[in-house]
Amino acid sequence: MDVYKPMANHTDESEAKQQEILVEWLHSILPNLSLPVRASVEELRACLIDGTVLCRILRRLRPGSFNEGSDSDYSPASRLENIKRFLATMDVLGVPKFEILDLEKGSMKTVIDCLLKLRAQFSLVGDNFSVSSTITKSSNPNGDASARGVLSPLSGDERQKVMSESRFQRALRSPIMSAPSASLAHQVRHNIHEVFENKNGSYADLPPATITEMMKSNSLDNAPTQSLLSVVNGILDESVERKNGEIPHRVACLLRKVVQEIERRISTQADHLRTQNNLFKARDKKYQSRIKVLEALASGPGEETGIEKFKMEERKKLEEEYVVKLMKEKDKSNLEISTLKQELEVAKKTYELCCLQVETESNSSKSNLEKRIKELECLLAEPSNRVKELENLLEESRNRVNELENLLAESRNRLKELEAYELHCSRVEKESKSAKSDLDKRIKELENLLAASRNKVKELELYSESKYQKGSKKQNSYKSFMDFQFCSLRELRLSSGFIKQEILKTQKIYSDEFNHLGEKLKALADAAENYHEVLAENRRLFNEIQDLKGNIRVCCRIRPFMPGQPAKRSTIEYIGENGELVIANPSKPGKDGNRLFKFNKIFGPDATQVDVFSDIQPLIQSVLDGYNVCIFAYGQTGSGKTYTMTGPNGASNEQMGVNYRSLNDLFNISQHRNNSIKYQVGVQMVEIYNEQVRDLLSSDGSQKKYPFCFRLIYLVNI
Ligand SMILES: Nc1ncnc2c1ncn2[C@@H]1O[C@H](COP(=O)(O)OP(=O)(O)OP(=O)(O)O)[C@@H](O)[C@H]1O
Repeated sequence: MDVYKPMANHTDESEAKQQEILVEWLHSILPNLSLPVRASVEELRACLIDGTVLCRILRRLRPGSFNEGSDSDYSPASRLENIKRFLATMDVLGVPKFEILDLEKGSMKTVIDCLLKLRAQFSLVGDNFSVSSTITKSSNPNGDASARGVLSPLSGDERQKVMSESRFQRALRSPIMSAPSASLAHQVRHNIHEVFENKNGSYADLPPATITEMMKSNSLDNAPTQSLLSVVNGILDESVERKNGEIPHRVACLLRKVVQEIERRISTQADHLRTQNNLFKARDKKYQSRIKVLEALASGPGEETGIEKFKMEERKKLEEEYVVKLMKEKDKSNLEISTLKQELEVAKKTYELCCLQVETESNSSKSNLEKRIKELECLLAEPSNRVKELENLLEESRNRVNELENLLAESRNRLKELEAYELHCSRVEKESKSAKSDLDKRIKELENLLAASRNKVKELELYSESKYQKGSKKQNSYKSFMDFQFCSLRELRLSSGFIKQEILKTQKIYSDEFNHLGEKLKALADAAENYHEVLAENRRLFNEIQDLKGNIRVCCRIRPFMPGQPAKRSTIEYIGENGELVIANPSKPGKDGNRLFKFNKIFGPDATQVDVFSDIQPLIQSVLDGYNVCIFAYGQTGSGKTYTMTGPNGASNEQMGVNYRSLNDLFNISQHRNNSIKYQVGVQMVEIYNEQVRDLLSSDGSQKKYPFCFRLIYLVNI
């Protein structure tokens, strides 16, 4: 859907109004134009861009022009051609034109202005257009025939007017635009237009039928005088342009008829002017008689007022002015008549001159033609021998031509060979030059190498001399060294003989000593055989000693007072060396108050962990000899059982208890005996509670009874 928009970037309403006027005008002159009534700028651009609408405008304004091409031809070349043609016409008309780029993508203002100017030069009257009074003069002075002096009988304003009109009509190529009546004008325009629009061809090329028809018809009667003059000018222009000046007979007849028509018109116009002049004279007489009457009335005895007098005077003045005006018009018309007569005379003279020229030229051309015809007849009358000779000559010349062609081909081949040879020579020269330059370079390189090798030879000679000197020196030193070596070799031979003797001696000594050692080893082997027996005897004796000490031993360890406990409250009265311990009971007086206890060993409050374990340690060796040993502590709470067996929390090596020390001894002795006996160490943890021994490591929780050990040591803690 098209929406009407004012011109882009133009808020001025007058520009939009101009656009509207232009579109309206385009619709009025081109009824089938496919452009919205309120078209936008882009729509207007799209309508005009192909140039066909512009050509249609010109065709409408000046029918018959732009016959070439068609509206359906939208190729870019024809578009450009159409626009260029339109712009050229604008140039001729003196209408300010626009740039092609403005129409394609620029501002449409210049395009609209141009078309509105064109519109201003034309006003639409029915089916025809008339030139407005504001027509500008053509900017193409070359297109004016009168400017070249062919038709220049007029002078002054009249001539200027005629010239401008003639230019404009030439530009439009439609000199009958100002034809008065509709149908007649159409007919006249059609006939004359065909003649006048034939600029692309020539007047001389008009078909005779058309010219005779025009001469017979009354088309010339209805054509404007100016158009007829333009025809004459065009024909004369063309004859001048053609230079040879040949005017066909039919065109000359047409020209004559045109001139006759002009003469007729001029005579009728002169008659008309005469009648007008008579009319003016009659009117003048009439007015003068009236004036006389009025004057008589004015000089009469009647009582008239001053106002009437004034009116009469005014009327008189007006009538006088009118008379002066009429007189001027009369003079003007007389002038016109005289100028027209002059024009006619000039036209007659030019026509006579043309006719004379045509006659002379036709006579000369006729004589030329006759001469040529005679020559041709003479030529035709020559015998056929000459033809044969000519044929023979032709054959010979052909043969010669063939020979020459062959020679030419051979020479070309030779030339090619020579060119190839030249090329080869140039190549060889180039190669020889390059080879020569290479050889020069190589010679220079070899010379350099030779100089370098000579230097090297000198250096080598010097080096060999120094080497020779060094070698002689070394030879001398080697000789002295060899002498020294021979001397030392002799000494070595002597010493080796001595050493051999010494070796023989020592061999004898060694053999003697080996024999002695063998005897000793035999004695040691015998002793080793008895070692195990001795060892077993030692173990037996050791265990017997332990047995003698007692299989069950009860030791007592007395805990020292804890920090903060008063030492006066101790019940220990006496500690004997043989395990005797006297405890005092303060609640019982007398002898009953002291009680004696006997143990295998008593460890006092000052006894250390080492002291306690020193008495137990031999039993550990018995374990490794195959005896069962049991060590446990017994005593009341807080008496020091855990301290004795394990040691205090975070105990140092000094504070470690019996368990740790026993295990240390077990592993140490087993490792010591590792060469002879392999030991396996196992651990059990049991609890004796309510006279029942329970396995604390048992997973099934069952209570097992274990055999009691042979040896039992009670560590009684008190
Ligand atoms: N010979 C000692 N020298 C120094 N302190 C000791 C000695 N004997 C025991 N003690 C200290 O006496 C306290 C009680 O000792 P321990 O716990 O060994 O007694 P216990 O007999 O094991 O007691 P319970 O039957 O209640 O387990 C501990 O603080 C311990 O360090």
